[in-house]
Amino acid sequence: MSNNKVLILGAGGIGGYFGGRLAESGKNVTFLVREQRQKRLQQNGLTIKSTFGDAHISVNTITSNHLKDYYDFIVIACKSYDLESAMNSIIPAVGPSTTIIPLLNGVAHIDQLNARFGLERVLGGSAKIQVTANEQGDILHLNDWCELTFGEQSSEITQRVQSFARLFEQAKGVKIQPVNDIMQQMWQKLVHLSTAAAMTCMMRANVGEIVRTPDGKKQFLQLLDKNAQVASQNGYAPSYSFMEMYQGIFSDPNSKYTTSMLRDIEHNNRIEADHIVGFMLDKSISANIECQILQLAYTHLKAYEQRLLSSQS
Ligand SMILES: NC(=O)C1=CN([C@@H]2O[C@H](COP(=O)(O)OP(=O)(O)OC[C@H]3O[C@@H](n4cnc5c(N)ncnc54)[C@H](OP(=O)(O)O)[C@@H]3O)[C@@H](O)[C@H]2O)C=CC1
Ligand SMILES: CC(C)(CO)C(=O)C(=O)O
Repeated sequence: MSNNKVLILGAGGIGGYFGGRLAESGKNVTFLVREQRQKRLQQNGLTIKSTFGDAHISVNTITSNHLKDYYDFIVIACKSYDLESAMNSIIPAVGPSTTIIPLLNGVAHIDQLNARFGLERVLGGSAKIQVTANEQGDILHLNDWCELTFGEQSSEITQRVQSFARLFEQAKGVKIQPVNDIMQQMWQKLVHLSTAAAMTCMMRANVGEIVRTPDGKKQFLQLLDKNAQVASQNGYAPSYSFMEMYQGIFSDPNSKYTTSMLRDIEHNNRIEADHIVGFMLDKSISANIECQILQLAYTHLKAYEQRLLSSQS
């Protein structure tokens, strides 16, 4: 059995779920966390509540000031606004043959990681799941999505991609997808998420509630189309089957689908406005694709951030 050492930065929704499932299956996993989270994990362990089976796991944790060994794989599972601090904290753990797998939504972080650690160390990654950490730090898995997609930026299926996939062979509730087109997959996810997040956050409603309004479905499909045009202009035209699937999802009057960005707003948390919707807006402007819904959504999210800031000062 391989004894690859895996470091998971962040024990929130994404890190807690995928790292927890790996630890549950007996793999050599350590969570790189900040002090408060470490205290909680040391006292209470990590709890996952999921349709694929609940788990209560005692996990290894470390804080960045104690890191001294190199790891084979480092999974980055923080929000985009914490990427800089995350990159600083993993430095001692990055050795000559370390592979870094970011699971953040969006795509802009890939360039930041490449610039910092070298393109050859960084895989692309994407998680299709709905998961959240509650006040106690328990990981709540909210539906049955559990896909972890990853691959080389160069598109090869390398040995390290296969080794990372093998690590999850015994993990419960994780569907592993090593791919040879990860940047295409990440852009498609961004088209999906920037549409879903812009609409659910602006309307403070789930997809079905929006679709049941007189113009909701029309606005959803218009935004999906504009975001797809932006991706195409950047060299990542979404596939026909992707568009067909999401046209269906964003037209479903019974859908209860929401986004992690809406959950964050509802809990007065910080959001990834710039990394997701702001990024798409910038790219639409560069490509001369006018999109008022995207502009309005971005202004809405930035206004939420302003209000959050004033409430904290
Ligand atoms: N939740 C979801 O359903 C999905 C989320 N994503 C994406 O995954 C990414 C992570 O999201 P999510 O897991 O929900 O976010 P959470 O806020 O739940 O978790 C992020 C965790 O990162 C930790 N963290 C941040 N900076 C550091 C640092 N320097 N050192 C150690 N730990 C750090 C935070 O620690 P602390 O506890 O100390 O604050 C927090 O626990 C985002 O980009 C999101 O868009 C993608 C698909 C679905
Ligand atoms: C689009 C979705 C739900 C898919 O995992 C997501 O990434 C999010 O809510 O942040």
